[in-house]
Amino acid sequence: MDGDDSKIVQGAERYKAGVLKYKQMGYWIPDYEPRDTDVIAVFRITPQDGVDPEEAAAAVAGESSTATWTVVWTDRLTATEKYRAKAYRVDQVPNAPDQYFAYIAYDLDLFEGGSIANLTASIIGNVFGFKPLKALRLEDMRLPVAYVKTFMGPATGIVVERERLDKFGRPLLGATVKPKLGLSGRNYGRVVYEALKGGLDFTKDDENINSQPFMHWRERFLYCMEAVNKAQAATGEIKGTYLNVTAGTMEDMYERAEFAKELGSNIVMIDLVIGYTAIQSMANWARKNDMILHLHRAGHSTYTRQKTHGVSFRVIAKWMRLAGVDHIHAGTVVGKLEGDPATTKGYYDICREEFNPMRLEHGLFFDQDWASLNKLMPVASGGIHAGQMHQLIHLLGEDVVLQFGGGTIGHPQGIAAGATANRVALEAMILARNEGRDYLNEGPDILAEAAKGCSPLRAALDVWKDVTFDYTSTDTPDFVPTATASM
Ligand SMILES: O=C(COP(=O)(O)O)[C@H](O)[C@H](O)COP(=O)(O)O
Ligand SMILES: [Mg+2]
Repeated sequence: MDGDDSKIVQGAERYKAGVLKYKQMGYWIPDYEPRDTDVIAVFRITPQDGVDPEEAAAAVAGESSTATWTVVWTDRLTATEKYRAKAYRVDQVPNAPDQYFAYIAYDLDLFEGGSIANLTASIIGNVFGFKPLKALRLEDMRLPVAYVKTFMGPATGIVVERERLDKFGRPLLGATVKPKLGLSGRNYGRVVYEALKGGLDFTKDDENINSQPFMHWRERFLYCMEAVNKAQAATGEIKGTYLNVTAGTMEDMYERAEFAKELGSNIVMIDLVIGYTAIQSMANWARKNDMILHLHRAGHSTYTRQKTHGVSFRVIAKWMRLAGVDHIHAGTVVGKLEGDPATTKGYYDICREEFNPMRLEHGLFFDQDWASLNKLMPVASGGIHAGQMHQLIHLLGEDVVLQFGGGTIGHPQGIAAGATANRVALEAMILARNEGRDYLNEGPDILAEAAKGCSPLRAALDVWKDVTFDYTSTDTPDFVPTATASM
């Protein structure tokens, strides 16, 4: 590499055969002011020892937009200055001397409208394997309104979902059928019926239930919908069960979704592992067929959990709001899976606000205008039980599905009793909240009081009273975390 690396090399010098630094190629523009229409990404970069952080940021800008490792003369045939991504700011990460936040702006014309696949092929493409970096993490993105408007967003959204289900003023309640694998269709349907009749609004297939030898998908759909219909008749309430249509091909997924519709289901489910294009196709299908679309984030922790490398879940949540799912698993804080309170609050805000103001303490690096895209219902699931109801409502708010799998099906008096315990706990807590009580601090008393008239709740509180999952979070914000933030 040659010459003064702080200057962009222009003209004939630039196109001499050889290698220039990325800064010299023009990928570091410290005085650049991002335009309203630019896509902006903030990456956490850990440069290799001896690599200048600004050069590392420029390299990320280069590799995630137009560059290759050497200058190519064909650049002269393009509007290079427009198409080059521009690294414009590098900040040291607080308390992590080897890490930097690099801000990079991308011209809108670099991306095909309405395609998460195209966006991600640049932003999380080759660049993650780039040798001058020890590690790289996509922390957040600012998606300009002009780009947001190229996506349809959630087909149903929180408001219409509540109207269709006729449920207002409280979180929705669900349960994942357990055991995850092995039940026959008939026994599976029994679990669904018991849970819905006992008081839940939804049941759901687990992420890995598709069409296995012990239960083919049509069996599952038939028995589940029989259970939904019977539970609706028994309770007079609208019920649903997320029929997981995840399959090996789009054709199979469409076939399964069509059958779910034919049977009268109001919701279908997909797993994140089907990929962004498949998710967008299913979102289009859901929109055309008046179907709520539930997304299980299976697989995300392989790349979202570690702070130094991968993609933050807040970015996945943003992409999924664009892609158009109606539900997304977003964490529980108190349950069995990773979920720092402040970071989780950031995810919930991405799902539910019309405009996210920058909130560094919740991991939100930018203002984000959602340009009237529908709101996405967050789903809290994974190791939660009735005894945590006050904390769940305090932490997660009202527009959320609370899903108790083990916390319904593992109830000592049976599945329906497990469901009743959750419903009574929820209604007691919402009543206390609406009466203006300090339900967070009085929570255990409110639950104990409600349990006096409800033996299933009493049994749930007794059996699970000592169950907590207190571990140190891996993915935490870098700026003044507010540990007990409420939503
Ligand atoms: O099966 C469960 C929960 O079962 P249970 O209620 O018995 O613990 C879900 O797959 C997890 O919620 C996924 O995690 P996340 O929601 O964090 O993506
Ligand atoms: Mg599961």
